[in-house]
Amino acid sequence: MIEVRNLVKKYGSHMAVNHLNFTIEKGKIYGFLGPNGAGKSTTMNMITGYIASTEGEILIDGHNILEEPEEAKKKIGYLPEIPPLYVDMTVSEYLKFVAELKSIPKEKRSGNINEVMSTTKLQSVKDRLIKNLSKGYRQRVGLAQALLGYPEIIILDEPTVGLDPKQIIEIRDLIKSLGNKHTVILSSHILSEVSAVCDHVLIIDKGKLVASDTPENLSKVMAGANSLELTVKGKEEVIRKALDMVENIEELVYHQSMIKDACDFTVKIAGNQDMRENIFFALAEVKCPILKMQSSNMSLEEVFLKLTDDGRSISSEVDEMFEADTSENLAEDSDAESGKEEEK
Ligand SMILES: Nc1ncnc2c1ncn2[C@@H]1O[C@H](COP(=O)(O)OP(=O)(O)OP(=O)(O)O)[C@@H](O)[C@H]1O
Repeated sequence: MIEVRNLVKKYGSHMAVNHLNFTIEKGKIYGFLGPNGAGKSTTMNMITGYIASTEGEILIDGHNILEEPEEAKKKIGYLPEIPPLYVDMTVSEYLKFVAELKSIPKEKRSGNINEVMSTTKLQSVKDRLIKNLSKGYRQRVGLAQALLGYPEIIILDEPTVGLDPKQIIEIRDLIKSLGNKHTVILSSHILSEVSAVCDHVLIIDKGKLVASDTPENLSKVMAGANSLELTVKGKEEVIRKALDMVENIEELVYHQSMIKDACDFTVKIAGNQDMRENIFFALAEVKCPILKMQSSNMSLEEVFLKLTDDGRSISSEVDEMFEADTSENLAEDSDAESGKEEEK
C-alpha cells in the first residue's frame, strides 16, 4: 500500500529524517511512535506530499508521491497536527467546501458528507460555527474532512493531543473503527495510545527507524526471551521434573514463594512459542495446581525507553501536558455540550 524507500529530509545540515525504509500493508492500523523532534511530522508531511524529500522515494499504491501526486494524494486522507479548519464556517459549510476541493462529484457530495458526519458524530453540531466548538469537536471536524472522498489510507498526526480523557477515548474508538475500512497511520508519543489502538508499531528516534513490529512482539523481543512467571503448588523437585519434559523451555529459575506449599519459577521459553497449554497439562498430570501464570514481557513503555535515549523525559512531559489539558478542556467541553455557546 505504501512503500517508503531510503527517505531523507535535511533542513540545512540537520538530518530530520535519516534513511527511513518501511512498508505499510493494507487494512492495518500503524502507530508511528517517537519522542518530540524524532521526525514523525516531517515523515507524514512527506508521505502526504506536503513537503518534498531530500532523497529517497514514497510510493502510494505504486504511484510516486512527487511524480504522480494526483493519483497518490487521492488515496490519502490527512489530519495534520493542527487541523486546517476555517473557523468562520459552520461544520457543514466547511465539509461542503472540502468536498469541492477534493473534486468529489456533485451528486455524491451530500451523501458522502452525511456519511462522514455520522461516522464522526457531528450531526448535532453541523450548523454551528467551527470557532464556537470545543477542541474535541474540532478534532472530529478535522477527522471528517480527512475521511471525505473515501480515501483508502488515513494519516493522523497526534490526533488526541490536547483532548480530555473522555474525548481521547471517543477519538480512539473512532480510529479503531476506521481500521475496518481503511489503512490507518497514527503518529503519537503516547505509548498507551499506540498499544491500545495499533496492530503494528514503527518506533522512530532522531530520524531513524529503531523498531518495527507488533506491540506484542516488540515486548517479547526486547525482553530478550519469551518468559513466564509461575506460582505452582507442590514440591520443587516434582514441578521441575514435570517442566523438564515440556519442550522449548530454555531455563527454569526457582524462587521461594510467599505462598505456603508453593514454588515460584521464572520459565524462559525459546523463540515466540506459546507454551502455556503444555505447561498447564504437564503440571496437571503430576497434580500440581498452577496458582499463577503470567507473561513477564516488557511493557511497550519499557521498550520505548530502551530504544530511545530521552524516552523517560518525554513520558513525564506527556503526563504533565495531559494533566494541564484535561482541566482546560473539561471546562471547554461542558460549555459546548450544554449548548451555552453563543454563535456570533
Ligand atoms: N521547517 C523546519 N525547518 C528546520 N527544522 C525543522 C523544520 N521542521 C522540523 N524541523 C526539525 O526536524 C526535526 C524533526 O521534526 P518533526 O516535527 O518531524 O518531529 P516530530 O517527531 O513530529 O516531533 P513532535 O512530536 O514534536 O511534532 C526536529 O529537530 C525539528 O526541529
